[in-house]
Amino acid sequence: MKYISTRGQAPELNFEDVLLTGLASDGGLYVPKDIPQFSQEEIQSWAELPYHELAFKVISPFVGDSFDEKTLKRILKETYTGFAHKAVAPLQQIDHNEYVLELFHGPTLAFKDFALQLLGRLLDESLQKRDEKVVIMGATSGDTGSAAIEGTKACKNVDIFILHPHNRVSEVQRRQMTTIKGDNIHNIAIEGNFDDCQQMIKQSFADQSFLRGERRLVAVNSINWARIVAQIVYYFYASLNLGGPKREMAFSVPTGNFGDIFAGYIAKKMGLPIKQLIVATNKNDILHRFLSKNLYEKHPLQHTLSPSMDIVVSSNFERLLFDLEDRNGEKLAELMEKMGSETVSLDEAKMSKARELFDSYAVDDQTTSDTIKEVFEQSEYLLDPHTAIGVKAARETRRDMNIPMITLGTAHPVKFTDAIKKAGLVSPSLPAHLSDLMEREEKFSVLENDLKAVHNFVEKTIF
Ligand SMILES: Cc1ncc(COP(=O)(O)O)c(C=O)c1O
Ligand SMILES: N[C@@H](CCOP(=O)(O)O)C(=O)O
Repeated sequence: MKYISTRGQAPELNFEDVLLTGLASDGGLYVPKDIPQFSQEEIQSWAELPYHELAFKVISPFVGDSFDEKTLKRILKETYTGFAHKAVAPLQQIDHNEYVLELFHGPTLAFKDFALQLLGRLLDESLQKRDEKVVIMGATSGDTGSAAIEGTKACKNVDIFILHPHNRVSEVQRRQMTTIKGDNIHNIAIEGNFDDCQQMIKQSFADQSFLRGERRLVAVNSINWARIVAQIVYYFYASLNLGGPKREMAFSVPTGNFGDIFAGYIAKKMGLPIKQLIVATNKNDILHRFLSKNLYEKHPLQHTLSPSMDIVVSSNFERLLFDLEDRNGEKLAELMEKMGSETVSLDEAKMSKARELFDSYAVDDQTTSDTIKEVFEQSEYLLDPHTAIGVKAARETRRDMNIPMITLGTAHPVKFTDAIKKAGLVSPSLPAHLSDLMEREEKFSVLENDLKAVHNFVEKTIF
C-alpha cells in the first residue's frame, strides 16, 4: 500500500513511513493511493469476530508489508483486550432504532484511545526495530493529549510534547495529561486556543531545524494516517452488530478536526453500506456553515461546553477536499492557500457531491445541556456534551426512521462534570483506575503563544 500527499509534491511513502511522520513535506496530508474494497459477502463473514480480529481484517490492507501478519495480530490483540468493556465498543440503545456507540472504555475514557493505544504500540515496534529515537509533538483540545501520552508512555524511544490551550480544557482532562509520570513526557499549556496549538504543530513540521537534524518529528494528531485507519474499524463493528452489511446504517459524529467522520467516509468507500453520515458541530460551526451555505468562512473560536470540539480549522477536511477535487494535488494546494486567507465557495457540482455524502447540524450550549437532560429523563442514559451534540444532530437531520441511527459516543461524561452539572444532573464518579486523579501531583509548563518559545523549550529539554 502506497500513500500520496494531498498536495501532490511530496514523495510516496509506505505505511510505516507515514506512521513515522505527520504533515507531508509539501504541507499536505498523506492518504492511501487506493482505498481497499470489500464485498458484502466478505464483510458479512466477519459478523462473529471479536473486535481485535475484525480490526485486523479492516486495517491490514492499509498496513501492507510494513508489519508482518503475526506482529500486527499480536499488537491488535494487546491493544483491544486492554479496554475495560468486553465488547470494546458496546452499543447502547437510547430510543427506537437509535443507539450510542460507546467509544470511551479505553484507559483515558475517550474515543482517541482506539487509535492512540494502537499507534503507541506500532511506534514502539518500529522504533525498536530501527533503533531510532523520535520527538512526538501533538496539540490537544483535551482528549488527544492524555490518550497520546497514555499510548506512548512506555516507548523508550520517544520524547512527547503535548500542547494544550491554558485553562481551556476540563479539569479531569488536564489532570489526565499532567499527572502521568515519566521523564519523556512534557505537557505545555499555551496561552492561546487550540487552533494556535495546532498551527504550531504544523509549523514545526514545516521547519524542523529546532531538532538539529538529529531526531525525526512524529505526529499523534489525526494528521497522522495511522490515527484514521484505527477509527474506521468501529464503523464496521457497529454495523455488523446491528445486522449490517445487509442493513444500511446512519452515523452521527460529533466533529472537531474531521478525523472521526472521515474514518466513516472511508468505511463507506470500502464497501460498508452507510446511508447517512452527519457532521455534528458545536458553535464552532465552520463545517456546518460550509455544507449548508457553501461558504468556508473562519469565525473566531468560541469556548463552549464541549471543549474538545472547540476548533476552527479542521485538519482532516483537507483529505475530503482532495477527493472532491478529483485527487488533483495542484488544485487542492491552490484551494488550501485560498482557504487560509479568504472566504471560499466550491463550484456547485462539487458542493452537491459533498452534500450527498454528508448532512450537518450545529448545536449551541443551551441545546447541548437540554439534550443531556432530555435523554437522561427519557432513557436514564447520561451523555457527555460532545455525544449530546451528536444525538441532537441525529434527531434533527435523520432521513429514515427505519435505518438504525448510531451516534458515536466519543467521551465518558465523567470528563465533563461542569457540563453535567449545568444540565442539572449529578456527575458519575471516576472509575477505579482514576479514583485519586484529583489528588495526584500535576506537572506542566505554561508558555506564551509563540512558536519560538515552544521550540526553545523542546530544544532545551532534549539536547
Ligand atoms: C470527545 C470528543 N468528541 C469529538 C471530537 C471530534 O473528533 P474529530 O476531531 O475527529 O472530529 C473530539 C476531538 O476532536 C473529542 O475529543
Ligand atoms: N479533540 C481533539 C483535538 C485534536 O484532534 P485530533 O483528532 O487531530 O487529535 C482533542 O481532544 O485533543
